[in-house]
Amino acid sequence: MSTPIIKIKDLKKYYKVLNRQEGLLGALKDLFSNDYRIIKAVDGINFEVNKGEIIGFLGPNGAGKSTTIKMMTGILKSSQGHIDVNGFEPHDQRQKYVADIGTVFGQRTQLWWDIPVVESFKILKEIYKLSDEDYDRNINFFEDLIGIKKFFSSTVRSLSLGQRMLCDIAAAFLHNPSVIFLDEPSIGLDVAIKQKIRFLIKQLNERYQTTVILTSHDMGDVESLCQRVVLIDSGKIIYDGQTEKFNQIFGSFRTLLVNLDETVNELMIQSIKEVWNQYEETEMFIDGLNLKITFKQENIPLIKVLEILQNKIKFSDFKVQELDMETVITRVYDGALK
Ligand SMILES: Nc1ncnc2c1ncn2[C@@H]1O[C@H](COP(=O)(O)OP(=O)(O)OP(=O)(O)O)[C@@H](O)[C@H]1O
Repeated sequence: MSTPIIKIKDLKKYYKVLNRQEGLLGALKDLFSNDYRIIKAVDGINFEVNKGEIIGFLGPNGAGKSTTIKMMTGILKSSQGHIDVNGFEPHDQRQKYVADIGTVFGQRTQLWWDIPVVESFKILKEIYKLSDEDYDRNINFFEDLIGIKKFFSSTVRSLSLGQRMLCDIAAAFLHNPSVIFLDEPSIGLDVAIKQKIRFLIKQLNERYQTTVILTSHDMGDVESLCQRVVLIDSGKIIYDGQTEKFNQIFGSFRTLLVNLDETVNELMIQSIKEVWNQYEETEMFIDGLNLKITFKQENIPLIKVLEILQNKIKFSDFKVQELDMETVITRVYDGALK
């Protein structure tokens, strides 16, 4: 039986926030105000993660993901509850703890902006007191996987977002940490580089048995990397289970966003809705020239959706997306994963 490397019990983070008043006079009154409200950013969550597991930590904006990750990485102190990561209490033992974890935050780099990539790696080698053998072995492995050495002489500033992300991920694994926190690693990247990033994470996880906590709004990341999904909303866990089950329910949903050429009258909207009503789990929203259709590909393929629309209304542009997190959450509350 595998032993948990991360144990989280009844974890809470409440923020006390001043109810601010408007205007200059309001700002002055705020100085003497006692009018506070409590925001329950994380509200009593429990979960365990086994060594080598990759879990997808998901939720809509404001759900409490970042706050949880900040507590797990020791940046924030919890209001209540316990966190144990590989025997460390992250906040109280932060100095020792940071040597045992790696972090990658999609929007920021942990590498030095103005110096060649190789120099950043050498600085990290010194910080983590890596032996020459361990350093060379890891660099050679990164070279085999993604050809990292071709980036070595460039400054981080001059790399593309995708190249920088590959270097950041490799850097996070350089000191063989027990746990890696990856926050939106593929945000803003194109499909080809996303696939490269997923490949790199998977290979590193397999080689080092590193436990990975991944937050992402991209279901493709989750599908290709995570065996397990933890879904959080309003500070509470609302699903903790296999990605496979999650995918069976949500994986084949798509959202079609259409820009209409002209407004559609009520009669026509009703007539399109009647067509959709013949297919299960299909929904349509219309707002001026924007039409949004959510459908399940098993019930009705995209080509059929477009064909129906083309026969009814005029449009020149459309975009297909995976199901957005807000819709996933609504459906979970409606019992989709029961
Ligand atoms: N320092 C803070 N002070 C007050 N409220 C905060 C603070 N940080 C976060 N919050 C609130 O806590 C809640 C959870 O925020 P959090 O950033 O953890 O969500 P998230 O799931 O990471 O969202 P996103 O995907 O948008 O980053 C939100 O309501 C947010 O406004």
